[in-house]
Amino acid sequence: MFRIDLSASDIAEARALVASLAERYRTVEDPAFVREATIIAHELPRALRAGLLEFRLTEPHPLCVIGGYPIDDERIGLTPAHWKDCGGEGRPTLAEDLFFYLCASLLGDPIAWSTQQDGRLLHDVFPIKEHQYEQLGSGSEELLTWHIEDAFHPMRTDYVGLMCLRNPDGVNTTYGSLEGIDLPADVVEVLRQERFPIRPDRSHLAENRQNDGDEQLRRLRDRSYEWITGLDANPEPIAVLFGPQENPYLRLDPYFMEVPASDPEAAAALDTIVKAIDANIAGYALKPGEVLFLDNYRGTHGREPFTARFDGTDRWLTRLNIARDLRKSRAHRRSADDRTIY
Ligand SMILES: NC(=[NH2+])NCCC[C@H](N)C(=O)O
Ligand SMILES: O=C(O)CCC(=O)C(=O)O
Ligand SMILES: [Fe+2]
Repeated sequence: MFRIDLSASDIAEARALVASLAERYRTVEDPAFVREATIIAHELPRALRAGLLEFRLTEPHPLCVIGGYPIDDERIGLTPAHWKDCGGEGRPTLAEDLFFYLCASLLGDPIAWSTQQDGRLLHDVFPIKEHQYEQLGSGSEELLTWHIEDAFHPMRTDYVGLMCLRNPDGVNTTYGSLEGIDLPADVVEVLRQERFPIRPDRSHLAENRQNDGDEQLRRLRDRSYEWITGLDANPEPIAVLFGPQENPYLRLDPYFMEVPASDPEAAAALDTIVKAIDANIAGYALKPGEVLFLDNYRGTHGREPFTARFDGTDRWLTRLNIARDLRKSRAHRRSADDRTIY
């Protein structure tokens, strides 16, 4: 993987920046911070900025890990029980949230989904008791099968950012890609065609809907949920591979894909790529303070199963979705600078 390890002076610089910001902003969701973040991010240490620039421009690997940011395990408090209890102002993780958001701002602009975690930009990923056996980031007992994040969605993120706040049992995030794999040309040809119906994953379905806020918001969300429910009933066929001839980009979440029996050629091609990626799966256990950026065009990811305790000591990550070009989703956002996709 591509690593950026912060030096002692980088860490001191980053912490001083974050400390001064924590006096001005109470949450990374503050529209003033969201607006300024791109500028403020240029006050991060130069080596960090240079590393992220290289990762973004040269696509050296599907994963980039930034190591060295310190976390005071006591100060961040207990791992919450549900994301609905811990968003917005008053988070004990404000410093970590700010650092993470600034790093993300060097890759693009964070986006929010109206259909996920109450439309927040910063998501929490920890085990939730009712989701123990679900194919959700908040699951635990089941292997979270590898996927391209929000693969079903035409406006899916360019990068998934994960910041580790705690991971006491060293649970692995899994990752896979086509690196070093030579798929037969006829298989690639089929995978580049829109023959692979995909359903939305459960994290976007109305069953996980929470607060609605105002009336306009409610209507817009209704529209999003309607579209997603429709897609769940009537999945749209997508192409699994796209972009460059060599090293093509990926779009798949096999758990939510089923090729109709009427297209055995497509079924066989999907099977071939799934087996190839399966054979190439690796794992990495994030350490507290590490930030992971996954190139959501280049690599798939998932999570190994684990047994949660639900006593405030469980694994806790935060998550950001980052777009390189906000305009791709402009028709689904309320204004040019609004970050929420409906
Ligand atoms: N193969 C899968 N399990 N896909 C769904 C991934 C989980 C989803 N992104 C979430 O936020 O919870
Ligand atoms: O928990 C992890 O390491 C990955 C979680 C994930 O893939 C997700 O939340 O979409
Ligand atoms: Fe994911």
